[in-house]
Amino acid sequence: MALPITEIKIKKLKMRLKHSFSTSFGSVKDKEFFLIEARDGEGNCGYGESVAFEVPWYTEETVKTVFHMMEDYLIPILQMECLTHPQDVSNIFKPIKRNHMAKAAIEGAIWDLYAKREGVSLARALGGERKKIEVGIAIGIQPTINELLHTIDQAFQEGYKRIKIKIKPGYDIKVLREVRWHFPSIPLMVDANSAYTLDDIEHLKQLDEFDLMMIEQPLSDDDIMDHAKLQSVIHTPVCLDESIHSLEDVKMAYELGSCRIINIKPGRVGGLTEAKRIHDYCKEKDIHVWCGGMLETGVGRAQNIALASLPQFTLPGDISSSSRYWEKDIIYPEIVARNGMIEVPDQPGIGYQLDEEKVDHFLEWEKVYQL
Ligand SMILES: O=C(O)CCC(=O)C1=CC=C[C@@H](O)C1C(=O)O
Ligand SMILES: [Mg+2]
Repeated sequence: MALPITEIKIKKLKMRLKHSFSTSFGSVKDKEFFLIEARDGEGNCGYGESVAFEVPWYTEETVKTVFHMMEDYLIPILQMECLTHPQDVSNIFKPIKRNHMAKAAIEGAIWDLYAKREGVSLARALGGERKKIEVGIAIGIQPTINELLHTIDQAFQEGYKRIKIKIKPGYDIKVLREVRWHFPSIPLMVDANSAYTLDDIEHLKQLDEFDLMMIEQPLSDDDIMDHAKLQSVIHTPVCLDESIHSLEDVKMAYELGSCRIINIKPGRVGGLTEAKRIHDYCKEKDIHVWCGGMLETGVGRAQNIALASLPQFTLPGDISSSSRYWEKDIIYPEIVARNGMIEVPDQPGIGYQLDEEKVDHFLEWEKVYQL
């Protein structure tokens, strides 16, 4: 059966985070992104969200490159091709190299449209099984240890299932010692966003004393080899984030023993179809996976919730409540984590409605493309 898309609309939004989010490579205060609408001419509309930041410090993509790719290459491909299933999207976009966040933004809207047309939840369309997912919280680098301890305490009181803190050289062992002294048994992990090199091996071995669930992306974003060397000498499981752009990267990491855990972000791997392929491979190889976050609004988060309902997402994802980052989210109902769990909606598609008033409030401009 055909999947007729008659129109793609790109809406450029800018929203201020409640608090700026700091990592080893910089801070984000305002989130600029594209909300993508895919329509079928029968009254159905699917929504997607782009996750690239303004500056290319997480991957090479930026807000501007995402728009350039969507307008100049990806939408023209959609105008020429007929789809039968959202899984076709990654194939027809293949001639365009990388630019995964641009592809994922459009593909996400098409997956949502497809699920709505089928009258099933996005989770179900993807093969999800869970009714509720476990979620954790990511805490950026804080100005003082006391602020970090306070934020952890608050997150723990709110019931989040695990705490992730960002580390970098000079903000690691001492900080972890304090955290473990105050919270000896919380499920804890760290994310280095590539802040270390193999020269730090002896230093990183000290992480083993803190009983961490994992260390995320300790070494270079374009490395898979050195992570294998590191994983062979530390007990703490290594999790790869920035190094993984495709199923092929995961296969290499598995063969080399570069990590024991994979963080799957649809935006980083080119969309939900590739995310699902990675999930399926990890299930077969018994590699634990979890769903990362990119400071998304409710649309991106709703897609992440659907993805995280797949069976191999055995670890809590970075999918906190809407209120964690936003005064007011652009969806309703807002996403709420209760006791560290989020319910997976069973309404068609992403299962949340767009709050058009909020969207208009944050809208900078919009552009429509007929297909
Ligand atoms: O969206 C969330 O809650 C997770 C935030 C988070 O940890 C990250 C967001 C954006 C870029 C990175 O710093 C990052 C990560 O590396 O996982
Ligand atoms: Mg990360």
